[in-house]
Amino acid sequence: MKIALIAHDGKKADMVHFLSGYKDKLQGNHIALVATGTTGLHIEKAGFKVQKLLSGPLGGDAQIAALAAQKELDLVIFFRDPLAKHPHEPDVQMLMRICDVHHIPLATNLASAELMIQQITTTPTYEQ
Ligand SMILES: O=C(CO)COP(=O)(O)O
Repeated sequence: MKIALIAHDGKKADMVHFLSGYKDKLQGNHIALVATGTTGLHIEKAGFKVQKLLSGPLGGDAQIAALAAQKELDLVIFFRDPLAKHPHEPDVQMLMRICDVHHIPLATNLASAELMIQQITTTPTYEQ
């Protein structure tokens, strides 16, 4: 199972805090984490093993979308900052669209991420 993690700058602390609550479950061998570049750095510093792609504005969102299109992702957690402008907004929209096209679960805020991660980490197939 592979989970993609992305957070806009105003939400990176929220992402690290969120993941810290699931550290035990997320560090199992059957769950791989992949993230956009700067989000990945923050996650790594918090002690997680994570594959880092390009930074979002440099194509990281597009790389995550490509993984989703290839059905290589089981969940995308994307903490968007709805109060900030982003030069790569078309990439953000494209990523969300691709998730919808391919029926990839997409959590764009803390409340939905909590629900989805609890579900996915307690699904018997994925339990350690
Ligand atoms: O910009 C992002 C999402 O749109 C996230 O990119 P970074 O993780 O590199 O900051």
